[in-house]
Amino acid sequence: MKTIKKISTSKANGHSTASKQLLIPNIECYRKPHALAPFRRLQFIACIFAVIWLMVSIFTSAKVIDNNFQKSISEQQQKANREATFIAQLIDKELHTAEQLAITLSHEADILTHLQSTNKHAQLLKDMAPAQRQEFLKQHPPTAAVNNLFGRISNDVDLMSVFLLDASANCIANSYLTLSKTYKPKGCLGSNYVNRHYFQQAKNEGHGRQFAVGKKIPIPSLFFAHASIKEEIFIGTVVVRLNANRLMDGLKLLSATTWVVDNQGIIISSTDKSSIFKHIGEQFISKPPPKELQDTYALNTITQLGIRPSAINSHLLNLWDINNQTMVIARINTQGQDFKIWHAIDVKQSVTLVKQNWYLAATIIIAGLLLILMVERASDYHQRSLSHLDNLARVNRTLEKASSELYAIAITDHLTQISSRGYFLQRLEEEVARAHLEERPLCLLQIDIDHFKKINDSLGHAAGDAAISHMANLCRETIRDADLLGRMGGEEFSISLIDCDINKAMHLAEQLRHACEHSVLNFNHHTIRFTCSIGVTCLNAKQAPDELLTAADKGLYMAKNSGRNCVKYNSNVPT
Ligand SMILES: Nc1nc2c(ncn2[C@@H]2O[C@H](COP(=O)(O)OP(=O)(O)OP(=O)(O)O)[C@@H](O)[C@H]2O)c(=O)[nH]1
Repeated sequence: MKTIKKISTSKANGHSTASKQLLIPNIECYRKPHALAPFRRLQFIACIFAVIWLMVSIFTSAKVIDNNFQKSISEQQQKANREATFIAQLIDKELHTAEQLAITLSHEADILTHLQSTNKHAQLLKDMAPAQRQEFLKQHPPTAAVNNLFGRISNDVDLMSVFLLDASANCIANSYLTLSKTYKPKGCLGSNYVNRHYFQQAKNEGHGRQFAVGKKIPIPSLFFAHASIKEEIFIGTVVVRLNANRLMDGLKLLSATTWVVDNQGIIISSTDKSSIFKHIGEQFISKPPPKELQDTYALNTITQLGIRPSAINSHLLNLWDINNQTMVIARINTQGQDFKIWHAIDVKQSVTLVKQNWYLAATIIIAGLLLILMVERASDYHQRSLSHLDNLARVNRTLEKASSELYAIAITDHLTQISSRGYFLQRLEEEVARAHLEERPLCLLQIDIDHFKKINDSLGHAAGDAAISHMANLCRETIRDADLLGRMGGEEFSISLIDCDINKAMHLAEQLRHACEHSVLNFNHHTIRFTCSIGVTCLNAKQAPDELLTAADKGLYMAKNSGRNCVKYNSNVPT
């Protein structure tokens, strides 16, 4: 008696053993990345680029903007120096003209005569009151001639006045009396100017020069005195007076302010009339003492012009804030060194340009940062896409594997590892079609274990299962590789024999029945023996698979009815 061991490998079912454990695709890769994903390499590189870009662009911008600003300021400073020099030359020319006039007049014969004749009455004039003196001088014959001369000169040269002082500093002639100008003050005739600085200077040094506000006519003025000398004796002085305000006539330059400042730091003339008599600033020169203020400028107090070093000053730049304007200042001395020209140019345009340049730089810097961000995002997206595609391909492979495993499970009978009923029927359909097409023979065996219920009832369901598996193995060992074996349900099996005629089929069925009858199954110390009944049929022309199955079933029915443990052929002739 042949003992068959229980084997688990399948044969003739046309597929591999299905794994009990399916591969589950890793779905982690589909999940969105965590919001606080760790700093990745690309972001790190982008950050480094951003920091480098920030540092380089800010440093370069600062350097370029500062260089441009310094260049622009230094150009403005040079311009201010040029203009200040030009203004100083013009003013020097004016002063020189006035000075020259005083020198020329001091040698004039009429003037010398008038001085000599008046000096003879020095004691008389000294004892007179100013009004008496004025009356006396008006009557004095040479006075009229000199007055006329002074009047003509004042008109022609556009001076404020010319007057003559005798050796005792009495005014003995002046241009006011004959002036044809609308402005006609009484003049100084008869007044004494002995304590005037310009007079004392002319008496001692031959010529004198002073800025003062006229006592009788309170206009800021420049006085130029020159001594008249006769036989080496000082006999008097000619004084030419210039209106300081007129110095700036026609000198107003665009975006610039000019101040003429005396040695005391007081502005005596300016293109900005409101700044006249202001002090230029104690950071440059100390204020004159109160007495000097009163004597020279007829003032008790004095205000500062208010020049402050600018907040945007640097060691290279010399910028000043004046009346809320940022300016460069040029300072040039006049030839006599007693006046200084301060010329300030507004550099608002350069300052505004710095701001505009910084706006431009900020725009470029931000655009650069955005570009870095865009490149980083684009690269990140590209990398993520690649990794996503990679993951998809991996998951796809896993799914394919899982799917083929599922398919294997679906087509395999779990207990016997042979084809399931569904798969058998599907394959049978294909084989029937092929057999019809190629006109080849095909037979079908329907096998059923006899009295199977008894095994279940006597030894239990597990023994029944073992018997079913045993029967499957017997079938598997009996058929060829090309044949098809399937479990049709319970203890019933089907075998499709390809390219097989009735004789061979009957022979094979008998072989199988015989093997079953003589085989022994050992189960839990029990010896199980059983037989089987087999129905055989062969495919007729144009017969459908279900008709073939019915015919085989009928053969099996015939075998059961014939007492079991036998093979019955159903000729399968259509009824
Ligand atoms: N152990 C087990 N029993 C099964 C399985 N499928 C069906 N059965 C049982 O198989 C028995 C089939 O009995 P029956 O159809 O009466 O046939 P039989 O007892 O073999 O009698 P005959 O076919 O007439 O010789 C039933 O009791 C079912 O419960 C299975 O997979 N395992």
